[in-house]
Order: sequence, then C-alpha cells, then structure tokens
Amino acid sequence: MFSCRLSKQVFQRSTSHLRLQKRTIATMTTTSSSRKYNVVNDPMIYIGTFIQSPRDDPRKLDICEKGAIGVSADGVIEFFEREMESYDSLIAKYPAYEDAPVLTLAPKGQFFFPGFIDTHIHAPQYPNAGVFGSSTLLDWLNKYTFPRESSLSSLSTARTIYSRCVARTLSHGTTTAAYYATIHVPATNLLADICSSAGQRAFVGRVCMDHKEINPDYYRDESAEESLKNTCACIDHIKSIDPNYELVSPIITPRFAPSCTAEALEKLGKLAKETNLPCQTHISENRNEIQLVKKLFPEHDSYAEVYDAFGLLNPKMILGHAIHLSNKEMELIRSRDAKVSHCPASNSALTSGGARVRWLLDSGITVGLGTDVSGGYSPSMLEAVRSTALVSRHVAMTDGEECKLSVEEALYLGTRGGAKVVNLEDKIGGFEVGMEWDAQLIGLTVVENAENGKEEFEGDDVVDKIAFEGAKGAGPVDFFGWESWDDRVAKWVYNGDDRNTLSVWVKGRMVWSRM
Ligand SMILES: Nc1nc2[nH]cnc2c(=O)[nH]1
Ligand SMILES: [Zn+2]
Repeated sequence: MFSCRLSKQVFQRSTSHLRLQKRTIATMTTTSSSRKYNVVNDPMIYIGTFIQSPRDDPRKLDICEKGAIGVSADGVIEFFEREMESYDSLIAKYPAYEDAPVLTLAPKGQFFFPGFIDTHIHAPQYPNAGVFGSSTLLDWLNKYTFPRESSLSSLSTARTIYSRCVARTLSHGTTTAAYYATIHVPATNLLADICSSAGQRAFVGRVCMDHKEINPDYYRDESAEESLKNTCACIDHIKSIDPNYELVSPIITPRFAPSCTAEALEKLGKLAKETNLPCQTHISENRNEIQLVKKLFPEHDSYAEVYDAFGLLNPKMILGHAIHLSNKEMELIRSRDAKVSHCPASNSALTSGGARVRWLLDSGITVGLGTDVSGGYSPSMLEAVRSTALVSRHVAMTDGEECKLSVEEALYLGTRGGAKVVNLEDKIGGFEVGMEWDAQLIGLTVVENAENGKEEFEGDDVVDKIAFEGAKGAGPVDFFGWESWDDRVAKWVYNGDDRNTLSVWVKGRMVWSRM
C-alpha cells in the first residue's frame, strides 16, 4: 500500500522535471489486500533515447535516439517506434494511446535503460554491506554473517532490514533480484510481501542449512525434514500472494554444499524436479571451501558433481561465483545448462579470486551478475557492472588481453545475461514488443554553456528546456555536450551512482523516483 501512495507522489513531483503531455500520469490501484499482487496502471507513452544491449550481441549497444514506447495497462510493451516523427503521427498509428500520459526525456543528458537484474544477493546481510575487514569466506561467515542472519528471528528486525534493502536496491535500478533470505519462515515470507508491495520483481529463497557440524547451533535447520518442510511453507506463502509468480517467485536455496547434509540435498533436488521451481546456491568460491566439500563429500569427484548427484544441476539452477572450476566441472555445468552468477565485488572483497568470465562465456555458459551483498560491499548493480569490467582486467593481466570485458559486455551481463540466468529472457532485460516495461531513467548532470549544450535547448520548446533544467544536478556524471552516446554510457558506468537513477519502473509500475 505504501508504495502506491509513494508512486502517486513521485508522479506528481516528476512533472517539474520531465515533459508530461495530456494529463498527469497514471495512478496505481491494487486489490484491497496489499499482499496480493495485481497492479493495473494506465497505459503510458515514453519518448526519448532508449539504450539497451541487443538480445544476441553483447559487444554492442543498441542506441535509439528518437524512440517512442507504448506500455499497456498491464506493463507490457505494445509498440516500439524507433524513428518517431511526431506525437500526432504516433497517435494516428496507435489511437488506443490517445489519452495516455506521455513522458518525454531531455534529448542529451537522459536515457532509458533496462532495469538491472541482480542474480545473487543476500537481503538479510544488507546492514553488513562494507563490513568484512580482512576476512575470507569461511571465517567471514562465522564472524559477520551467521550472527547477522540469525537476528532475523525477530520479525521487526527483519522488517527494518528487508524494507531498507528493497528500497535501496530499487533506487539503484535493480528491477529484479534473486534473494537469499534466512532460515526463518516468517521473515522469509515477509521479504516476499515487501517485494510484492514495493513492486520489485524477486526470487525469494529460504536458506537451507541443516549440517550440524558445519552450521552454528544457534543458526541452522534442525534436520533435513525441517529444511524441506520450511522451504515448502515459504513456497505456499508466495503462492498465496502471487499465484502465478508474476512478480515474486520462490527459489529453492540450499545455501552451499557444505551447509547441507546429503539427505537435505536429495530432498531439495527432488522438490526442484517436482515443482520445476528455480534453485540457487554457491559453488567454487574459495579454495578452503572446495577442500571442505572434498572432505564432506569424498564419494563425489568435484563440487559440481555433488550438486549434479542430487539433481540440482539443472537449467533453473543459479550458481553463485564459480571461480575455481575445473574444465570438467565447466563441461558438466554447460551440459546441464545451469547458470552462473558472477559476483566481482564480493570476489574482490573476500579475496576469493577472479572468475574467468570470458572463459565461461566462450564455453557457452550463461552468465549474469550479482552484488552478493554483503560479501559484496555494495547493493548497486552499476557497481557490479563496473567491477565486472575491472576484475576482467585483472584476469587479463595474467590470462591475456582477450579476457577483458568491455562496458557493453558488462552491461549485457547485468541485463540480458541476468534475464537468461533467471530464465526470463523473453520478458525482461531489454525493450522489445511483448516484453515487460522494467526500466530505469538515467540522467547525467548537464554542464551549462557546454559545447552544443545551449543551442540544443534554445528556441520555442519551453518544455524540453524544463527537461534540460531538470537534468542538471542529477548526479556525479558531468555531461559537457561533446560526448557520443557510447561515451555517455561509459561515463555512467565508471562514474555514476544511484543519483543518476532518476526513476525506476517494474512491469509498467513506477516503483522509485527521485524527482
Ligand atoms: N558470498 C557468500 N558465500 C557463501 N557461501 C555460503 N554462504 C555464503 C554467503 O552468504 N555469501
Ligand atoms: Zn552469496
């Protein structure tokens, strides 16, 4: 409910910064219970520059400068005109949109970009973001992570943490997140409720960890049966608030092989098969962790084979990290079409290693990006994109120039790649007719008297002038007027932050705006 009121406010305030024709923008309605996901918006027209990764070409950006997109009441892109001539000709072609509000961007400093897809984030660890000292994975789990997660046995603590986490990730342009929650059923269900009412597309997983020797007594499932039973309780809850998983879906979440008994892994693998639900876990993040897996599962030849033995290596599995895989493991993962979430900020912070993303991609493995808060220090997917480019350069220093990932490729991984990882590539990750409007409006700070800048906005078009003024002071990226679109995007990736994320939409609904 709160998010609907918020949305009305932000729409009203947005009129002073962006050009709105016809009438002020849609109001949001939900069914009487805020816990049921059923949002209907008015249709909308968006006009301006649209930048995205082409569906099948990670090395390029698709830049459409004079575009117009029409979004239906249920959030689906109904038209995408790439060379808009005039508003009148647009409406002549799409008369159903005659009464639709129009949002027109400033022509140079602003663009629409697909929402980011965070394929690996631990919501309960959000308060710890940035707090990891000099630890590495296994000591970090015991010192910082398990104590924090166990505090979510309190529902009021969970409410505070999860509300902040969802609001913050939305403000950074994360329109979809694959969340690890905790072992607690009520808190996990609350996370699903919060995503649903805030309007964030989410996969919400109750974390399974039943191994008595590995997990602390104060924070673990009592048994494999309990792991299964409590997972099912969360699935049932999510089904009750979003029966078709339109926005929020359960995700089966064995934390990582060492935290689970073989019995629990077997039960969860069977559950995955029966329900066809997505799954997520960690793999091959840290060398000591790999040794631990060898010790705990001596009958299996490798970490990947442990998951495979229990039916967990499947096309709906998201494997976090995948840093130290052998060739044989990589082949196995590829043959099962399991997906990889690359978490470069976390891998740097916990000194886990530099994942060989080029190698994974060239091998035919689907890769997306994850913040992995709070192994990762930032909830920002823009930071994940940036650190993907940087970590690839470190890998290139030892493995060769071809390992470098470009800005275009890193952005592809944060959008289209992520969409493939969560098996939603026909719905999200780009702007195409039939896909859903999960988008962010990016604004760069326009420097006055910049080359070309002034003329652009002189003349009769007062409203675009307003948009120009509105773009000023929009964040840390200064736009001087000489930059090509590729330059602007590179400046955003390397210098931008959430101040550049002016508004965010999920499934057509505005879920965040700073204007
Ligand atoms: N980065 C990371 N790795 C893990 N392996 C098992 N649990 C975790 C976790 O919470 N974060
Ligand atoms: Zn993780």
